[in-house]
Amino acid sequence: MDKNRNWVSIESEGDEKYAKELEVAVKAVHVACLLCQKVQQNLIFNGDEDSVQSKDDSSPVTIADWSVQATVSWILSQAFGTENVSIVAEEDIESLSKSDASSILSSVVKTVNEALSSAARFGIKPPVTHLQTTQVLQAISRCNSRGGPTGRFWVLDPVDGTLGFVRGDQYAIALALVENGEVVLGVLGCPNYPMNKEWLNYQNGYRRILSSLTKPDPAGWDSNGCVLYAKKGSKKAWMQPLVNGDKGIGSASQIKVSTIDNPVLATFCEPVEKANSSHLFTQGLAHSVGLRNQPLRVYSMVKYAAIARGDAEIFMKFARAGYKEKIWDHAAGVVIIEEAGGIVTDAGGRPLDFSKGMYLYGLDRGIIACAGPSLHQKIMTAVDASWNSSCL
Ligand SMILES: Nc1ncnc2c1ncn2[C@@H]1O[C@H](COP(=O)(O)OS(=O)(=O)O)[C@@H](OP(=O)(O)O)[C@H]1O
Ligand SMILES: [Mg+2]
Ligand SMILES: [Mg+2]
Ligand SMILES: [Mg+2]
Repeated sequence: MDKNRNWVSIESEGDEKYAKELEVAVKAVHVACLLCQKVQQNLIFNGDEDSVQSKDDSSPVTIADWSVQATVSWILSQAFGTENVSIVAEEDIESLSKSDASSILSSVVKTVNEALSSAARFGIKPPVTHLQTTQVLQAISRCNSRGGPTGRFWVLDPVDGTLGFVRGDQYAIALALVENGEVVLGVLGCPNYPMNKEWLNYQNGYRRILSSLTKPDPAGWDSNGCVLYAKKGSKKAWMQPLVNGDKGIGSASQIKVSTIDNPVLATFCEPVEKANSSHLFTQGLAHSVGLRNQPLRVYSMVKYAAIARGDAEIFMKFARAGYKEKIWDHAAGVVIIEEAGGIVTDAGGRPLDFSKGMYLYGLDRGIIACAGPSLHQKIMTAVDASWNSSCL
């Protein structure tokens, strides 16, 4: 079979299961990516700092987070009927509904309407009239599912790596479908992660700092992102270019994990922020396993994308004790890596459990994703050997 294929041909593939869900999810993520690119440009080049707010846990949330959540929620509801759509997502409307948030709320409404108006190029029918504020708030707050072991629900991280987003750096849009506790579809939009990794500066952690550009160049950097997706059990994962303008969706090519299994040649990725994962602990693991390359520190689920595309071999995350990993930070990435040929487990070797609600309950110590079993086993052995003295 041809490695490169058009989007349309995916629908006519033998396995029709989840075909419509995948099609709608991929389109929704493309729309969301373009929305985010616009907001990020505005934030970085026009200094629209009011568009960033701080949540109770001091983490940032922006116009883009709320707007993507509303837009994706609206698109899914239109496609499948509101009563059939259940979504677990990161954001809520609590702070957005406060009286002092009226200006940010009106920016969200404007951003959502702009995104939906331009969605026609992906074959998504826009709303007949512009969505009103209450409709946008409803679309966001409809994403109030708590997940669980039975039935079907979508899992959405509207902007993953919001910190990277506000810094003009990497971020991702992550959408997954979970059925009876299993992730069956995953779509990952990476607006600043070019199809060709050579366009990124590895030494600088794959950073793509927009502020280092002198002016926005929609024709240039805009068109460089990618969207990855996979269907559980298909043993295939795909990547499409993110295209701006009126071109719709470009053709998809199959992606596979790296074949490197020698630690000396392998590269591991991890969160940028030490607060999100212990750099000290992974440094020790890297040393004992014999990893020599400097770690690739990159914001967001772009790390999952890097493993699935074969740009790196290992992803490790060891959060501080007591931190509960959220399902939306992992669902889409896990299925994409697995179908691209890789392995994702907790540090005890068990698959991540998406059936326990909003959190990955029962997670053993941390998350280890690898291109192949040999590296995976080596990392798990190293974790066992050093865990008791780790202070984590
Ligand atoms: N304290 C702590 N420990 C562990 N994890 C945390 C913590 N705080 C936040 N988060 C979650 O991390 C998400 C970003 O993860 P990253 O791997 O991209 O981290 S980093 O930004 O590169 O440092 C980030 O996702 P977003 O909120 O979608 O950006 C959070 O869900
Ligand atoms: Mg996240
Ligand atoms: Mg998020
Ligand atoms: Mg967040």
